[in-house]
Amino acid sequence: MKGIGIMGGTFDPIHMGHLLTAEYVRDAYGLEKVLFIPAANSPFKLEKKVESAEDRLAMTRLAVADNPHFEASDIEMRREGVSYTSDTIALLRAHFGPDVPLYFITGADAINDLPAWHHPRELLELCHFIAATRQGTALDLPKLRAFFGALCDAHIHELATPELEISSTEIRARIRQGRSIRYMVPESVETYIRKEGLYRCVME
Ligand SMILES: Nc1ncnc2c1ncn2[C@@H]1O[C@H](COP(=O)(O)OP(=O)(O)OP(=O)(O)O)[C@@H](O)[C@H]1O
Ligand SMILES: O=C(O)c1ccc[n+]([C@@H]2O[C@H](COP(=O)([O-])O)[C@@H](O)[C@H]2O)c1
Repeated sequence: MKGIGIMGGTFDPIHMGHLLTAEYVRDAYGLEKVLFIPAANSPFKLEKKVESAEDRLAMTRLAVADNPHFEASDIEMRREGVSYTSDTIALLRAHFGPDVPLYFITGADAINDLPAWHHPRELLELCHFIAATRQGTALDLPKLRAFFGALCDAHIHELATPELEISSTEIRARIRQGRSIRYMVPESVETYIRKEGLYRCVME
């Protein structure tokens, strides 16, 4: 049975690093599709000012529009409160049924913090995690094994992906500085950012 990839993020804005990683994982695991889910209120970024949920979702929709295997989902935007991944995965598990493998895609740096996520054991029982290795990061297997036991090796997988060393933080800074973001985000996303005047003033 083909699996479903889930790429969750603040996507402020979505960039080529997110898209390349998702496509690389989709191909490597033969996934049917990858859902891109912008977080309404990302648990570890609650204090951070971000662009509106509508703008981040609109940019995500534009970014995935030309890939038939990609889909933007507003599943977290339709919920109030903190966007816990365990709640999202429980909803997706109910939607897709018990037999479809779900793969949550994340950077390896983020996955090492998984024990601090909301209901981490229940979450890991419901889905697999693919840790896309980025420069200078590696899975902290002793920590993850100590916390999750056998579930760690069964449900956490590392995949070396090509590294695009760009971040949404850098993109926002470059826009403020009047510098180019060409090739860092899809053209349609850049057009949206310029038209809506996003990231021109300091928010962080
Ligand atoms: N260049 C990249 N290559 C691969 N994965 C990435 C890259 N940048 C972010 N990710 C991963 O994508 C997911 C969503 O990231 P997020 O939307 O927070 O982007 P970000 O660029 O890290 O943002 P910010 O700079 O605002 O913190 C996370 O799992 C993160 O580890
Ligand atoms: O559920 C949690 O406790 C949790 C804690 C930290 C991050 N996440 C999810 O991880 C994804 C990447 O988050 P971020 O903040 O790096 O954009 C996004 O989908 C978040 O909702 C989830």
